[in-house]
Amino acid sequence: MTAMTEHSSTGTERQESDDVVDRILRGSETRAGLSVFSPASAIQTRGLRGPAVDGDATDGDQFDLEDRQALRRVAGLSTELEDVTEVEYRQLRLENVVLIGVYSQGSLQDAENSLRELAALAETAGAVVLDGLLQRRPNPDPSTYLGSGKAIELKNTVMALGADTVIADTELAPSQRRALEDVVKVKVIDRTAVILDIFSQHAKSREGKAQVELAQLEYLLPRLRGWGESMSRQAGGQVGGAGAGMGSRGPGETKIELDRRRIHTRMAILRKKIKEMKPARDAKRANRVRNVVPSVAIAGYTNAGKSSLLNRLTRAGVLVENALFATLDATVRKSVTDDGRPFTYTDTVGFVRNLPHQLVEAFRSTLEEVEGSDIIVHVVDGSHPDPAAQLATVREVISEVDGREIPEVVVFNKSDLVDEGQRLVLRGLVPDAVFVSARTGEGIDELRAKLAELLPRPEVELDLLVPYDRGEVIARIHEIGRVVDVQYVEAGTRVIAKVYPQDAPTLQEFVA
Ligand SMILES: Nc1nc2c(ncn2[C@@H]2O[C@H](COP(=O)(O)OP(=O)(O)OP(=O)(O)O)[C@@H](O)[C@H]2O)c(=O)[nH]1
Ligand SMILES: [Mg+2]
Repeated sequence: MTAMTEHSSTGTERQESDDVVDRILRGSETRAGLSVFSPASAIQTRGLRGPAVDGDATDGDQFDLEDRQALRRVAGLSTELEDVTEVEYRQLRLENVVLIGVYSQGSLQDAENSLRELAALAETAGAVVLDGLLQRRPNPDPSTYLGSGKAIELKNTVMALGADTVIADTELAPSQRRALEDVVKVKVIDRTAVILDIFSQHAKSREGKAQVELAQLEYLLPRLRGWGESMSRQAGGQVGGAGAGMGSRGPGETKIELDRRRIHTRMAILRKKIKEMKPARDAKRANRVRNVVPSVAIAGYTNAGKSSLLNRLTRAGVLVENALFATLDATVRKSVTDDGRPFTYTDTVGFVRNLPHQLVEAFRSTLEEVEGSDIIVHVVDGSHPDPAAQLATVREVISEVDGREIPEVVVFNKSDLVDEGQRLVLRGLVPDAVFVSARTGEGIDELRAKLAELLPRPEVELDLLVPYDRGEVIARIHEIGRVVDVQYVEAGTRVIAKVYPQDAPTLQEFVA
């Protein structure tokens, strides 16, 4: 690349970075709550059905996952990118997208599943998926991700389909994204950008929003540095070594420096905020811990049906959407076993494979709920093409947040969609799993019974006399233990209750 083009592309990028930086730094208020999200059916993604053709592919072969003739085409849409500055990684306004991925020998099935998941993600972000293309290559091309010949083929596909965005099933290096964009002439983004976008649309709590904004800035930062570095390198080449200051101190560098500093400042503020929020969350949790109300965490892959199951179990109105990441903040519901023991259910954020590393922290903070729970209900979509991978991904993360010691109940959900053959396969995977359908209610009672079995039992029996003007004590007994008998006597309410040993001393003054 000549110095000229390097200069001009850097100039363009600088303007782009300007927009993005400004927008993000303007704060999350404008973004939050104004979600333009429309739940799209993640299952009915066009262009990704049908078997892929696995030929005796030599290196560099590219497959259409579906005959292109079957795709609906949008006529009259310009595919030419007017102005590259329109390209940004957030507020994607995705419309018609083509997905691309690279796989190496033997991992076609995996690449396909991953591309299917990317399609669901893209739909969650509001896009229509037109096609998915995979190229077989030992490694992605360092400069354009797909090989250069395939990149040109991609450009033709994009034009023929009237697509306006290409999404790569990976995290692209900033230079790769730029180079591929130069070839295909439409916006190119990566999987990380899509996930960040969805997270920013869905984060609801203050902490969730702060975590996501932090993640966005973290994603942005190396991309700024990339531009800055290419300029320094260039100047370094001309001037040599340490004297690179002159000539690299153009307005561009200054602007990037400025952006970088502003981002760092903002990130520091966000980190501080998040730190300050932690005590509040801990206090909330400590409250439950102190009361020893046992908790059941519902964890699992995104779209497995965790929220639906929680609704079934508690009839609580938790948001259920056929989209990935419908739940971004943990939701806690009270419940009670058939024999009267109170406990809580906690809904959690869905897992996704290859979670962008910037989001791991945001994600973990929601999983602290899992860490503090007594039982993990691990929900797996029984109708998913690769349940074993889902199981493995989730277990890996659970062990990372120190949830290894917590009893796990594996639940294969969506059993209404699972035939006998698949059931056998699933049984083989986890012999003692419970099959349920949040939709039809199948297996729900069995699951409830299993949880009741595993939940700790309050074993200290207390005979209490609570004066009538201490109604709050009665309420508390109901909350923390199991009431065996109630009698209304002259001096107050006579309660025989079973509580956890830790709670017994707090009721000492009422012992009859
Ligand atoms: N057929 C069928 N569909 C189900 C069942 N349970 C959930 N679904 C559907 O699966 C989709 C995802 O359900 P959610 O409950 O939002 O899934 P989730 O695991 O909470 O997803 P996230 O919060 O995004 O991680 C929705 O379209 C549900 O209607 C079931 O038992 N059978
Ligand atoms: Mg959910």
